[in-house]
Amino acid sequence: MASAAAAAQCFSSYSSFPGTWALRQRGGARVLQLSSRRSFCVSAAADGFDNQNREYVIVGGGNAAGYAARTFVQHGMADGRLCIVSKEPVPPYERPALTKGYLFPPEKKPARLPGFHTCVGSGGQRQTAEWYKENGIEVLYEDPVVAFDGKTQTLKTSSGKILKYGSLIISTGCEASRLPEKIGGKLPGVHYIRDVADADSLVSSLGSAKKVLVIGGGYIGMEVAAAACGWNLDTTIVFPEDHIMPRLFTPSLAKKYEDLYQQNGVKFIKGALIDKLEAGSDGRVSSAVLKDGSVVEADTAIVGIGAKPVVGPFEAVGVNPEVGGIEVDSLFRTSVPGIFAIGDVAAFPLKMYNRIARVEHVDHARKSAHHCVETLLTSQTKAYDYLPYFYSRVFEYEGSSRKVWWQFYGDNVGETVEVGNFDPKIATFWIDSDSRLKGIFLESGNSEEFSLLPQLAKSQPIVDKSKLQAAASVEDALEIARSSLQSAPLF
Ligand SMILES: Cc1cc2nc3c(=O)[nH]c(=O)nc-3n(C[C@H](O)[C@H](O)[C@H](O)COP(=O)(O)OP(=O)(O)OC[C@H]3O[C@@H](n4cnc5c(N)ncnc54)[C@H](O)[C@@H]3O)c2cc1C
Ligand SMILES: NC(=O)c1ccc[n+]([C@@H]2O[C@H](COP(=O)([O-])OP(=O)(O)OC[C@H]3O[C@@H](n4cnc5c(N)ncnc54)[C@H](O)[C@@H]3O)[C@@H](O)[C@H]2O)c1
Ligand SMILES: O=C1O[C@H]([C@@H](O)CO)C(O)=C1O
Repeated sequence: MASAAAAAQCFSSYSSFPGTWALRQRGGARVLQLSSRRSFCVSAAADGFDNQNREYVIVGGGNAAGYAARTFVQHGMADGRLCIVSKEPVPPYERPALTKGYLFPPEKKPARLPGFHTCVGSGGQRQTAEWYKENGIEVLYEDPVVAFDGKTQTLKTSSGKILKYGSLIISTGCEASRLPEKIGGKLPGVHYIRDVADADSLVSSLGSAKKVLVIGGGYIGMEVAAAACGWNLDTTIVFPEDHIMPRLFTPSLAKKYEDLYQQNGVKFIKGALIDKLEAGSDGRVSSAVLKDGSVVEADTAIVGIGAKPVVGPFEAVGVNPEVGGIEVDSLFRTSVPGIFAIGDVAAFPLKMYNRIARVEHVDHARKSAHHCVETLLTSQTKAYDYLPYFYSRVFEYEGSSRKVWWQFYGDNVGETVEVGNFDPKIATFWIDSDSRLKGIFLESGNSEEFSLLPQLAKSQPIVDKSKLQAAASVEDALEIARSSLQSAPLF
């Protein structure tokens, strides 16, 4: 059904926020009271719907927006009511693919859109541009929101559109941290990777690259360095810490992966910072000078030095001073009634660890989107109770000598016990001072083994550390952990 027509027809009583309700009406200019503090102005045009008024507006057309749209559709509340304002030229897609299948070399069947629109990453329907049209969802492409006025409940887009919203969901995600322009951070051949345009630009550089420098030893660094091996490129990775993935991996776990990368020809420069990136005579990056004065030649550089939440232009809604991002409660409500935030940008109560967190991973983007829209559209008041889940997969391309894939659930706090030799399995258990299992990492598990991980991390059973240390194999260690699940009272 077309958006405007649907909006003209479907007005009826509904509840859109716990404890509030509104009378929705046909035609004529109306102000609808959604709660004592929140109103939604409908100044209807001749067809009964003024296109300047949107009932639900999602700002940001990324991973979380795609999953939020699905929940609106599931509740029959999308048609003619939902608008997504996107900076990108395509509908929401599964962003993780950009440093995985997207970077396969041309002969190894790289992933391309429309193949990985949400929600295929979790086994759901592929929501193409047609899907949004068929479901009456208005999507404004390449028109980012540049200004926000909470008093008048309006947004201004870069093309000058003024959009009035009833309820607003902020899902602006993160942006890549950049090296300053004055040290060469914007030179041709220097890449950042956050969206499809970035990935296309990188692919075109990889096509003619010889020497690749990967800056940063986190998720992007590890995934892109592995991808560069698939293109048979001379690859060096440089980062300030003494091992890769410092936010999650133990030094010993990191060493296993570093050895594998080295077997694939990747060179590591640890404990080093970039002083500047220099251009050759063609203006393109040609080398990096490190702080110790040494020089690394490179015709292509990929910078993965972290991400920052995109809070502008919504700072007034309330930014968390510790973790950044828009602060929300356990129902994704900001301090402003009718305004919500989800995904990477949301600073939310991580209930099980009793702290405010931002989680920059896709599982949370998906789940927070669903939880928020359920809150908005139904009388749900159940607090979001998230169990952190991170994963990666590298060397997946056809012909790779060794694929790796790992999952981590929980919190990486306390002492660790590592079991296995990475042949191919390895597991790390994080155990706190009360002997509770807090976090668990597994490489190359099968589906049954991986499905045990969230049960363990959620229940946090008391485990016998010495038994785990003595385990003869990863399988045995998982069995020991599984048996502790049965003997220990669940949280
Ligand atoms: C290359 C890459 C690989 C990743 N791989 C993994 C992985 O393997 N596993 C994992 O768990 N997580 C991974 N992640 C993280 C995961 O993709 C994010 O957690 C997830 O995309 C967050 O969803 P989001 O909707 O909050 O933000 P995003 O998906 O980033 O979407 C935000 C959207 O908002 C848009 N936007 C920003 N400002 C405005 C504005 N003012 N107006 C309109 N639109 C705006 C942006 O352009 C973007 O389209 C990866 C991230 C990247 C960048
Ligand atoms: N599998 C996944 O979950 C996955 C994959 C790719 C990207 N992502 C997401 O994308 C975002 C960006 O990833 P990322 O890898 O850039 O961030 P990250 O935080 O994982 O890693 C950043 C790394 O940059 C390095 N670093 C920091 N400052 C530096 C500097 N000045 N010079 C050189 N190196 C420096 C450090 O080695 C650090 O580990 C994150 O939100 C991440 O969660 C997730
Ligand atoms: O969650 C994910 O979604 C994409 C891809 O599976 C979509 O096809 C990807 O690479 C992930 O890790």
